[in-house]
Amino acid sequence: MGLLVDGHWQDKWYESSKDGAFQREQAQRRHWVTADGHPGPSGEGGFAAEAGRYHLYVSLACPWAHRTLILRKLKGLEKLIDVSVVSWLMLENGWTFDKAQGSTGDKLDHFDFMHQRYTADTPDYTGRVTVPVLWDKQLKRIVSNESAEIIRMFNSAFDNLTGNDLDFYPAPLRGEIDALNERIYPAVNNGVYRAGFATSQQAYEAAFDEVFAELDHLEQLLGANRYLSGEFLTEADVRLFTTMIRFDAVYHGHFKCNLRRIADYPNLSNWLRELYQWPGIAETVDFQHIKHHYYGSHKTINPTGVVPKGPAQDFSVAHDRARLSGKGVWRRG
Ligand SMILES: N[C@@H](CCC(=O)N[C@@H](CS)C(=O)NCC(=O)O)C(=O)O
Repeated sequence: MGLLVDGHWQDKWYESSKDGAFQREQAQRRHWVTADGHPGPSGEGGFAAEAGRYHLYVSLACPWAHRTLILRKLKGLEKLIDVSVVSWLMLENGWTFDKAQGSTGDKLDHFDFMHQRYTADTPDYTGRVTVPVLWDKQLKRIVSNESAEIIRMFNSAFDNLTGNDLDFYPAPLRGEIDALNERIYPAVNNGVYRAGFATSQQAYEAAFDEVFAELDHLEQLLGANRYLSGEFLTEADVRLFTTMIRFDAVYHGHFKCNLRRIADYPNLSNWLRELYQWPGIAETVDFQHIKHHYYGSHKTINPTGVVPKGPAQDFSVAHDRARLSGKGVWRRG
């Protein structure tokens, strides 16, 4: 675990604030792939959607990278955008391409370490070396290292090439989706990390309370709505899914979010199974990577690196969500 300073790797654990709270660094590369290369909402233009031009770097353990893998799958982008997977262990060298620990290797340049991808973009890069990363093979630049934006690019930029008209961020539902994301990201997606990486009792308890207050709210919402925003499955569901699927196996124990398991919430657990069983999604879930990454990489939390064998979980059991009216994914046009 470490970061780049002026292009040099330094092995360093996260610095928490004075009150022991974990703070996540803002992603620094924020360009957008668009259908014709015009600039997106941030960054520069020049990144036009083309088959084979972009490469995605992910960890199968990481909930943020997982979002991008799900959108890549559901939007039919697998043939257009290839993927390199990092090793599940993230220790003194940060993310690596160690094939003995589950990595595919760096398919483009055979780098050993993910930080080499960042210095290939910017030789004097300063900051954390995170996944996911969308890399442009043509310009040899990082397009984006912000998953929330990569999934929006995948949702629309390549549609002319794929003919895929599924829309996970439909215009009429955007207000609703944005409001859901604004609640769920701090309290749940990042909330479990704030609980797990807190270095004071007070910071931990504050994060813990927020996690479970929001889960109670979501449990209630999913009692009335088939999906988070109503009848359509959207990016809000995908973003929550990657945290929920890790919760009982990792966040409950390793991050001390143990008031309840997701299995104890009837609506959330049935919703989770419906998403897991959605065609294409189960193939993006890898518990070997998930469990070995968290329990093996965070030596300040689990110094022995011993990985628990449980819990027993079966996400293929039938769900009850058909009792609520649902229309699947919105289609454009
Ligand atoms: N804002 C980023 C956050 C990505 C992120 O924090 N990824 C974690 C893995 S789950 C990471 O690479 N951490 C390495 C580090 O912080 O040094 C996104 O959503 O894409």
